Amino acid sequence: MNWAMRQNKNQDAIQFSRELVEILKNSNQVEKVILPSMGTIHSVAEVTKETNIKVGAQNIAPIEHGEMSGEYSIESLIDIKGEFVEIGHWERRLIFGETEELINKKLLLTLNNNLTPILCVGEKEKTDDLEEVLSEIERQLYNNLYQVKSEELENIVIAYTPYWTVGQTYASNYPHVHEVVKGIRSRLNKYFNSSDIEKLRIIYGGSVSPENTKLIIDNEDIDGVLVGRFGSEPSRYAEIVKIIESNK
Ligand SMILES: O=C[C@H](O)COP(=O)(O)O
Repeated sequence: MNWAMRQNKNQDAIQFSRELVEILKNSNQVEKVILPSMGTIHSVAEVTKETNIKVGAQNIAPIEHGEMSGEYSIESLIDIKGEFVEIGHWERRLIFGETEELINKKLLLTLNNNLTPILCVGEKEKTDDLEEVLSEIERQLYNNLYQVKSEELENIVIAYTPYWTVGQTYASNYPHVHEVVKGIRSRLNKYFNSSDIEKLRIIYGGSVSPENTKLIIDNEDIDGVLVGRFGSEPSRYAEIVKIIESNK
């Protein structure tokens, strides 16, 4: 669950996390990760430590430490026992101008520190041309996964997050999601071993809600969802987790 920068006060973040821990205390079949707003990440990690909810950062600097004013270091994330790093979200690519090369550096740094990158990729414009969509995603993956070893794929999560579905009322239609996710695995065959590609986790993000989760995840190639605004209540997020649990 990505909070983006919607919930920024520590007390709110603590209350949200406590409620979530309580609601989901018996949920052990689905991996759950909160990506809090960066200013509250420490507080959330305190609440979720030794629970079944994991914490990650929405971004990290491309180097561990040094001259990088205003950035968040992976060292700080490791210090609070964070396990995931979201990399290449559209907001990072478009607002902050992150290049494919920079995204690749962050991804390699994350893997080298034994944390799990959640790499966001996807097409910008809505189109029915599957070939165009997959070519764009292949271009992103080719650059973002540069120098990644085949056996490292099992430590990576790819979030298929088409830009035109982020912050909207509706998610992408589910047949499109399923075709793209299948296509991603197939395109990666050019670069990686098929047995390693099977271990790669691919999730979908973009206006995911309790109402559309079942249709989105009802496919063998998709491993989960990246929840944004529509999981902004603990009970709604828990609903999504339960739908996934009963579907897998
Ligand atoms: O990281 C999540 C994506 O930004 C999707 O957000 P959204 O579900 O609010 O559209």
